[in-house]
Amino acid sequence: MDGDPVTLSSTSRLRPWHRWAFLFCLGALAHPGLGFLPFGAMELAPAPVAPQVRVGPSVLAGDLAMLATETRRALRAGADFVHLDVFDGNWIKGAFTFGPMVVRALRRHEPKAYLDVHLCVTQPAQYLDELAKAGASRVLLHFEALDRSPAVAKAAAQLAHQLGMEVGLALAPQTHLDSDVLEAAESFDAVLAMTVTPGFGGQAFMHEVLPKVHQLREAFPHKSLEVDGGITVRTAALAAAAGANEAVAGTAVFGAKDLRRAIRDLRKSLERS
Ligand SMILES: O=C(CO)[C@@H](O)[C@H](O)COP(=O)(O)O
Repeated sequence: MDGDPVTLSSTSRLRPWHRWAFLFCLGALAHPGLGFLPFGAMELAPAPVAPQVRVGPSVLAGDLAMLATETRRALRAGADFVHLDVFDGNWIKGAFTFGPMVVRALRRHEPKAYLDVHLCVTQPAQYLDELAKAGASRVLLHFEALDRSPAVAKAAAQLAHQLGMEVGLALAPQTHLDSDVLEAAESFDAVLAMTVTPGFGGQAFMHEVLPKVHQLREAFPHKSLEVDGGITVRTAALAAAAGANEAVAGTAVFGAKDLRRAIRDLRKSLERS
């Protein structure tokens, strides 16, 4: 009937070439890449990407002599990634764990795992090449070890990206969010707010870091924001309420009788907030 709204079924009443023209225009309208059409202005803006909630056990709290077994245990229990603390004995005096060779050895056991490598070392950029070859998925570099310089931090982030890794900017609890830190963070995929002084597991969560987590979330609504240190079901909820979407937990996971339940409960805490 004349004046009917045009529907797909009504194309059957069109002449064949009209029908093709109609379908072409409809397809062009739906195609986001065809900017040459006046309808380009109707393209949808990309939806904001909400940072994903993720839980990553810190193997420092597991049996380090059984690194591959502990990693597998955590992944099978539902961990989204595994957090590996690389200490060089220098940046944190006396704290020494392992380096790229061990990351490489672990990668052979876990070809698909997301390996989150936290570098508590002096001059972290010198390890990027080796860590990329070793199979690190993401490296976390301390602002305090990058001369507290946005330029040095940016160069290190660019190098990590060129080498094919994601990169996060790690901040010690005492580091305030000044304009240098905010400028540096722009170049990174993620920010790690340490909620204990880096060095060892089993420390108490530092509540005074929460305002910084909140400021970071306000400054970077779409960046991944990780917290690490003293994370429990309760502190994970506080950190998530402040804006964190990723939690690293050592004792709360490896100290639990039921790893699966521990990881599930931590994830629920992050999701609920
Ligand atoms: O890097 C560190 C400590 O330096 C952390 O990754 C800890 O290993 C976390 O352990 P818990 O505080 O969860 O026991």
